[in-house]
Amino acid sequence: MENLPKGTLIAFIAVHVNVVLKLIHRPLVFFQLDGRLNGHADSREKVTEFGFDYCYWSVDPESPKYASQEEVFQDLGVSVLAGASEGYNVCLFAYGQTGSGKTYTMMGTPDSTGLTPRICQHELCCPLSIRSFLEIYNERVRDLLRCPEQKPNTLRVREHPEKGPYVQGLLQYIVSDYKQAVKLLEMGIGNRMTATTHMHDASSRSHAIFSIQYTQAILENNLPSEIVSKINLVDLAGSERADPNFCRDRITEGSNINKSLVTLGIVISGLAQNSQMFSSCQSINSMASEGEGSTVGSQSSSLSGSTRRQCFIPYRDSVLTWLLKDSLGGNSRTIMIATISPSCSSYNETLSTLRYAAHARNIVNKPRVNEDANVKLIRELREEIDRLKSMLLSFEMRNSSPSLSDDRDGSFSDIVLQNELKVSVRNWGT
Ligand SMILES: Nc1ncnc2c1ncn2[C@@H]1O[C@H](COP(=O)(O)OP(=O)(O)OP(=O)(O)O)[C@@H](O)[C@H]1O
Repeated sequence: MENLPKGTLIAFIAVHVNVVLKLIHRPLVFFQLDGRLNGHADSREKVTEFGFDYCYWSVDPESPKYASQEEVFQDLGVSVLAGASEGYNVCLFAYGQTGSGKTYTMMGTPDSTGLTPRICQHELCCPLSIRSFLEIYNERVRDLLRCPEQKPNTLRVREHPEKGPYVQGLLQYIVSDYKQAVKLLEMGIGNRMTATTHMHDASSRSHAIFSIQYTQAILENNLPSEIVSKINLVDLAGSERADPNFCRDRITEGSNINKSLVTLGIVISGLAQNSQMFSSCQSINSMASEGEGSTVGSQSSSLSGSTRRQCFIPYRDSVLTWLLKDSLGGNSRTIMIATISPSCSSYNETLSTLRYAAHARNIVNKPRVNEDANVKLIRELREEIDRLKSMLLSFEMRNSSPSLSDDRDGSFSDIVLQNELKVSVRNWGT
């Protein structure tokens, strides 16, 4: 890799964590492992390959391979908006070393806007969209849309049994146009904690989460319904080794940032391990089910035993992972953008970011459309009625003699009638 001066940076790599958004193409990043890493005295070179969903190079605007903010938006931002319009929760987060371009990618500069303002500009035609903007600084949650003097300035994280973790008392603004959205974004960015580190003059010392919640009114099976989806846009703080020359504040910040990023790493590794275990069990199970009956039984039972030994995911060990619980391994389509520097001096950090991202790529999330519970039940009951009706019909056709099928037909008809009754009761209730 070229030896570029610090600060001239930046290449960034997008990694789709979620299998649902899986590969369109698979660009590779080649990384040279030299003697420093392996501890070899000689300079024999090894090359390690990392495969990601997208790979962008934005070091030199004159270069033919230069990736602009618009290109990144077209690939990633558009899929975020598409997911939200279908009713999924979507999370996009930037991870990487201090000064490697996380804030540039997520927020951008006045001349070159990043993903978050572009997403706000192109957002869904939806009458009701709600914004909130928070930061996690020293393991405490602060509302970035509240005046810094306004109390309380530290908020509590709580967990709802169905909706999951949330921040109590976080301000939520209803926004109707792009101007209002950008005003909120600018206010939040202005309130965010930054400080000078040896890598970067205005380093973000906190993790920032900008959320957009959409509520779409739809008509399903002639019933009015609502789909709620949430977009979380996360700009993580950069990792920074504790430098004894820093003042105590910087050291405390650094250790809290590292604590949450280490927990994020543990969570990602655990989820990746569980996802791999699950997919290998599934493939062995499907192979087994194609084989002989007796072998199937024994293999399946031993495999279901191994799925039970999934590792515990310590989401609550840091505020960051607790709040991102759904985005990591839960009900969300998640995209991770790993930002790296092409500078030789960032060699170790770059390798560790690439490894981190490669782990994250193995996670399998379980996104689902957030539809209205009543409408969902009615849809399921109607599907059940249709299924039972077709079974009834096929029984009638197969059994010409009514005496043979009377009993079973009777029970099917009863279930069909019961379900139709439930649907009408639900219809009256909505
Ligand atoms: N692709 C790029 N093109 C031009 N300038 C860039 C690019 N990426 C980053 N920069 C500039 O490099 C500097 C550092 O980038 P940025 O603030 O995004 O880093 P960061 O990873 O968010 O750092 P930290 O974790 O310390 O907050 C900024 O001045 C930013 O505008």
